[in-house]
Amino acid sequence: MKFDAIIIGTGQAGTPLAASLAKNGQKVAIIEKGDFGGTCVNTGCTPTKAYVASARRVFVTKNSQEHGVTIAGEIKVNLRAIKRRKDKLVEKSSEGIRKMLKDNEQIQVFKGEAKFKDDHTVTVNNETLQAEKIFINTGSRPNIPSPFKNLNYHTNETMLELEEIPEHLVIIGGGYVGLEFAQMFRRFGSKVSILDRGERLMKQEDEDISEAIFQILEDEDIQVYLNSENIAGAQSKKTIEFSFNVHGAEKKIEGSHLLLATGRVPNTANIGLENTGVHLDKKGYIKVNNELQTSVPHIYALGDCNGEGAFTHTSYNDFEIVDSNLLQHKKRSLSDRFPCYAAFIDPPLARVGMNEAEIKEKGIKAKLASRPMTKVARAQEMGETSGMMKIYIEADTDKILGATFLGTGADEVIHAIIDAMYAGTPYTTIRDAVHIHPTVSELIPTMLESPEDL
Ligand SMILES: Cc1cc2nc3c(=O)[nH]c(=O)nc-3n(C[C@H](O)[C@H](O)[C@H](O)COP(=O)(O)OP(=O)(O)OC[C@H]3O[C@@H](n4cnc5c(N)ncnc54)[C@H](O)[C@@H]3O)c2cc1C
Ligand SMILES: NC(=O)c1ccc[n+]([C@@H]2O[C@H](COP(=O)([O-])OP(=O)(O)OC[C@H]3O[C@@H](n4cnc5c(N)ncnc54)[C@H](O)[C@@H]3O)[C@@H](O)[C@H]2O)c1
Repeated sequence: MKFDAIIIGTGQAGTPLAASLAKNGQKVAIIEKGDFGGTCVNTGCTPTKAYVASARRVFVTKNSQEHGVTIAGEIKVNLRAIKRRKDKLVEKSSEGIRKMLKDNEQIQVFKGEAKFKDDHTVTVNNETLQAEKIFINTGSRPNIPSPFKNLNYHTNETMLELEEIPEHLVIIGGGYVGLEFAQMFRRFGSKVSILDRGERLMKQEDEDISEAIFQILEDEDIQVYLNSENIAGAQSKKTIEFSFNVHGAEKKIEGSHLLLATGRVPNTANIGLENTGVHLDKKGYIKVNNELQTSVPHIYALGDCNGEGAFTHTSYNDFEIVDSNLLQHKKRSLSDRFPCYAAFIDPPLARVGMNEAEIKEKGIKAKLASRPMTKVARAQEMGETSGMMKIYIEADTDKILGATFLGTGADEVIHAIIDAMYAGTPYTTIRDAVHIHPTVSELIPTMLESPEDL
């Protein structure tokens, strides 16, 4: 069967690309082996943020006395009901994508596992498909380190299927997945322990940010074991006994459930790339240029599988780059993108551009404008003063190099900085802007009044 384009995967790039190619009159084949919508919709952003919202309700309900609100009686958490709410949201999104693809006459949907036969040919089930252009959007999956392979472990996927709250959830990995699940399940009522081999949580952040996150978790009685080495688990019927070393001291803890949150690996190993000229890097990510072309120019790789981003917005931006270059004759490039993300702990962490270590490594002369959340009126009024805001400025140009916000509203407030960076405007533009009182954002102009040498 011949098509103008074959898309493998209905993730955050493949789906909008199929719609756009079809709108431009192309005949498209899209192949999906799992649930429509991929990770974000089914086992990533949508379900976890639904759980984060439920967990926040529990937290607020249990911690409102200082605000003058007392709730009488027992506060019950019903994980089945929380899951039901999440399942509805997931189903609506996934079904919406399935229907949109199926209803489009230009698009033919194949349900099955795609494999490359050569640079122009892909097989799925017993069909052979050919196209001028092929787009890989196969995503990534949880990394399962070998010491844990024989234990009854959970990943983000199976954690979201639980119907009973774990008694003691042990999480290996203190990154995005580990921290979001740790806080939500602690709030649901589990005892939670995090074991990470690193020296600090979220180690891609500034040290003071990692320390503040540690404190936020400790304040909610989440036990964090950093520098955990030689972690081993002994499985019994109902529990797992973990032994590990921290700075030479032997530790033992017993957990009822284990969540592996130890990073992700790209889905590139079993898709027949050995039959093509597509090159992978050492970690198995597909190598791409600034327009997302692989080493075979008519084969593109978008989303988590190219290692250029690991977020829904980066995958969607990959779609935008390919779409604008192929269909709209606008030149967009991967190199135009500023890295940005949030971790949806409470309060959230949000980041754009460079941090202190990256600035120092590049030898850039910089200034830092910062403010603890304890000095933000709105945070005081809300009674949520954990965290800080930091903005880095290039001393010679006044351009904003990056920012990290940890605090109430950070996931929204950061967009003032993201937009200023895309506008390429000096920091003085936001310094001289009038922001609304009382908001967290109003402190951005204030803190930019007095940046200090880094
Ligand atoms: C727990 C968790 C929470 C997250 N939360 C956030 C968040 O809050 N914000 C954020 O920005 N990002 C978040 N992410 C990351 C985000 O989910 C991913 O970066 C995003 O889904 C990008 O996915 P993608 O487009 O690369 O592919 P995916 O969405 O993973 O889709 C790939 C699709 O390809 C299919 N596929 C794979 N191989 C084949 C094959 N051979 N044949 C046919 N089909 C195939 C798969 O079944 C899948 O449907 C989270 C991730 C996790 C795990
Ligand atoms: N809010 C968001 O945007 C969001 C939320 C969840 C996931 N994600 C995406 O999913 C990806 C994966 O997240 P993640 O948290 O799994 O990975 P991560 O890379 O953020 O963190 C993994 C952690 O596990 C630790 N680790 C790895 N192997 C270990 C071992 N054998 N023993 C002990 N510790 C070990 C590492 O030191 C690290 O701290 C992220 O890169 C992110 O792109 C995003």
